[in-house]
Amino acid sequence: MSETPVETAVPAPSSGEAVKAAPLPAGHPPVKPRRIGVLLVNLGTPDGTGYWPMWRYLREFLSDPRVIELSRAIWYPILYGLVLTTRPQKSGDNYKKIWNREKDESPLRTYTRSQAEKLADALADLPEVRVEWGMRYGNPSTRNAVQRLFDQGCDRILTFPLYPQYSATTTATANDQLFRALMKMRHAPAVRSVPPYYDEPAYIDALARSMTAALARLDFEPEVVLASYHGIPKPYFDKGDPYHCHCMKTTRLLREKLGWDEKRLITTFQSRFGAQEWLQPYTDKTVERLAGEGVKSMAIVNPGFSVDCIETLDEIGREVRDEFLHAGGEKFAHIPCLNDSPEGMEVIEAMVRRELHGWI
Ligand SMILES: C=CC1=C(C)c2cc3[nH]c(cc4nc(cc5[nH]c(cc1n2)c(C)c5CCC(=O)O)C(CCC(=O)O)=C4C)c(C)c3C=C
Ligand SMILES: [Fe+2]
Ligand SMILES: [Fe+2]
Repeated sequence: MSETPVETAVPAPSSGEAVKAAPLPAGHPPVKPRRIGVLLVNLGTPDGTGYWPMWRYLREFLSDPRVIELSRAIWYPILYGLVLTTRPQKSGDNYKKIWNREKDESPLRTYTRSQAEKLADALADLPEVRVEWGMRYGNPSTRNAVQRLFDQGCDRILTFPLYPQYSATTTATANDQLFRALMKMRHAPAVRSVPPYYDEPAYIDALARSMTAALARLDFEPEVVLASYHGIPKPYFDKGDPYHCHCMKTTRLLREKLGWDEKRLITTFQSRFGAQEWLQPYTDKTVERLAGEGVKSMAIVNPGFSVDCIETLDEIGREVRDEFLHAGGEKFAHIPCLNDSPEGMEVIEAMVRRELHGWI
């Protein structure tokens, strides 16, 4: 077998040479142009609000040993016997309240798609780059997204788990899933992963600008703002997950940027699941306590969520709002996530361009 003339057939994009393919030997498998894929990865979301789409989504999510660390012998009877018999209905009813009816999908999917489309536009000056998006759980799957990039000739993939703060329950499992997809491929692309960006000046700056603009649109000035992050079980933190530290640092930097003190911007943790202790202070308990202490106006921002989703729109925007108002609060606002806003896209683009160094 003669040597495969790949380097003459397809010059590396970084070489600056004009792409002029030399003829391949007869019978040689096709050689694609060498491109670079950028893959935006988010958590995932159900395909519908009915019982079975919710069941499939929750089963995949809650079967992940990165998310639930209990032994399978203990967890599976609880998952199949209890959680998956009740939660699909209850969560499905909540998803109905925030569903994007126009597109018949959840906001998380709408925003993630839009982020990918806007990023592709922003990177139009890099013709060798292709952008795709995928989910850790559900659709579009990470595997399909990787395949789409490969089919376009990407032999290098920059994957971007869209979580500012690292957690094994989110970032690590997104990367696991990417490598699971590569395990099935003969010609597996080289991979880089965008690191957590909880203290990146571009991210802190974008959050501060987006918060300032959202607060300026309100007809009141909140006495307190909560920076509410998704929680994780406390034992995960005790065993070394750095998520809590990342969240605390994001809030501190945000406070410094805004020039606020510790009473004005408070870190809390939301979205508990199951009976064990999660990271504290809890968002709901803090809201009740503050209302009990006489706080009448409050806003909540969710710096740990790159896009609005069930946990921000329904849990904060409806449940926690109601709790605050019932406990004596009078004015409440939920500050939108960065989403596909110009500020949000600046962060994504800045991180991607930085991490592409050396490839372009
Ligand atoms: C033990 C269970 C869970 C852990 C640990 C967990 C960590 C975690 N999750 C996010 C971000 C999101 N979670 C979302 C939904 C969601 N999360 C859990 C459970 C755990 N999350 C469940 C069961 C659900 C589904 C909704 C429900 O039934 O209540 C979402 C929203 C998805 C959407 O479709 O809108 C996001 C985003 C982070 C950042 C995190 C740890 C840091
Ligand atoms: Fe979650
Ligand atoms: Fe810490």
